[in-house]
Amino acid sequence: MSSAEEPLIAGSNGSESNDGFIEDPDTHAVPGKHPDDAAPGLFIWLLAFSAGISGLLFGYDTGVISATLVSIGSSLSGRPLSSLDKSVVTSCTSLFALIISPFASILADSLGRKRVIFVADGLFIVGALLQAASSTVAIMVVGRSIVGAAVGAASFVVPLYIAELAPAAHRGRLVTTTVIFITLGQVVAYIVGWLFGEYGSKDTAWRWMVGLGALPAAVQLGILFLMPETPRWLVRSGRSEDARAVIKKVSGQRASSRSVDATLKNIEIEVRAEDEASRRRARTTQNAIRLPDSLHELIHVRRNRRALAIACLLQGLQQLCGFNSLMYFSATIFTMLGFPIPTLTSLVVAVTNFGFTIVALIFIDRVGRRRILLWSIPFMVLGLLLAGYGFSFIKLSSNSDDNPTEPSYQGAAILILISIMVYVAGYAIGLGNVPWMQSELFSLNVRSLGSGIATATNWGANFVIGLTFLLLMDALTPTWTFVLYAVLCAVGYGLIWSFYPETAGLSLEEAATLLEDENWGLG
Ligand SMILES: O[C@H]1[C@H](O)[C@@H](O)[C@H](O)[C@@H](O)[C@H]1O
Repeated sequence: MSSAEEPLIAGSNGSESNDGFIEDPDTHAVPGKHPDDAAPGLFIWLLAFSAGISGLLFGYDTGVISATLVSIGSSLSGRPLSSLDKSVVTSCTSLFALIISPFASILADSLGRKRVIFVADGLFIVGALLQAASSTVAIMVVGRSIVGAAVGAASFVVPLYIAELAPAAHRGRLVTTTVIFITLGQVVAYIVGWLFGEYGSKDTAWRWMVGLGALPAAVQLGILFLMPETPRWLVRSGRSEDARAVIKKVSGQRASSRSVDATLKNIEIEVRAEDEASRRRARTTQNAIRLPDSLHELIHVRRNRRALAIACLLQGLQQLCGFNSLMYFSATIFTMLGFPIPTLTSLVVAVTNFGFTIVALIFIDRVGRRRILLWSIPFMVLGLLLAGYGFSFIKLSSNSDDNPTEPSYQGAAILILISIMVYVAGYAIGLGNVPWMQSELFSLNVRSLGSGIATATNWGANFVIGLTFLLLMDALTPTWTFVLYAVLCAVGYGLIWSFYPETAGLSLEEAATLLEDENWGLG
């Protein structure tokens, strides 16, 4: 199995995944725990479908804002949206995803995984409907924040739920498909935005766009009624017999009762070991200042520290390169440029991102993570600089609804469109994907914490980009905003070139040895 498809390992307790992607708590920790030969039955399809919906929701809710912002007009608070309004409405979602995700792990342990997914789906529905019904900017911000909380909770709990339920043989594929579903969700959001924007009523179109986000969440709620709680959580709650019934159901017809027993036994052993470890930790924690074990190990063990630095570097760069400025504001940009159907033009951003994500996932193992980044980032820099150059011919203001495109500007507008496509293709091939393969950098005992911190870096940088893009466009001009992103990409290129070793094709142990290397850049 290639390393991107290789089931990833969860955190020290073998279950926590904080990076929005599915990890495998079993394959390395307790080999052969699941009956790998089970054919994918209806249950696995439901599981895959459910995983896909959470990716779609993530993508839909982040993508739909692009068309929404250009369709709202003056329907909120009786005035056109200012750049600050647009920035806050957009970025509050990532801020709340960032704030909520750590609490999701606590709730998932106490309430159970399924209940937290119920809650997240409920929040998705309430947030979507509140946005659809909102009459002021403030209510819209509350609705978007509720959806952000749902994204934060779901992106933690759904992968964890699936990792604990899916038989090992099917789990790896779910890792790689999540990012495809996110980008597909963004395409769907853009198509919905275009269709409602073009053919819907002017007053209600944007309300439908945001309100429709409730639909996939409602479908996922329906599927959840057919799904069980995870065996691991049931064992933890002292319900081993219920756990056995679930394992039997998951393992399919062909699984013998011996293998079901073996699976249950393994989970019980693991849960006991976790309890024992946390009791030991509690006993050895003599004073309050002492860092929790895994945090201590993450910071003080050189290879863990290096792994964390690389994971945070890649996740930060994934956002600071500015891609989501386009994802959130492409319709605003293309309106400013005078394209007749901006929501249709902006579909190229989402479709290029989706298409090249698929290309990336086909080739990434053959080409290698480091190499694919070093090949693709120069295209991003080129695209950004060309777009900046194109903007230098156009005088516009992001506040104005009617930036006329004089005929002489049309060449520049087309140049910007093509440059943006080059940039997005470069992004989707490398930075859009590679950072999410972060788990393979960390050793088992710090994997959950390390992935969690790197993911928080992603949400934090996402928030900064969403909040500042339009303000930078106003303050610096579009040309210099794009040049700034190009500089950030170029700096990122240098850092990756210096510090990120190739891990593709290496076993986890070999990757770890590489990070131990004395001669390697980070201290
Ligand atoms: O990997 C995903 C993908 O690239 C999305 O298109 C982007 O919006 C997300 O921020 C990113 O995490």
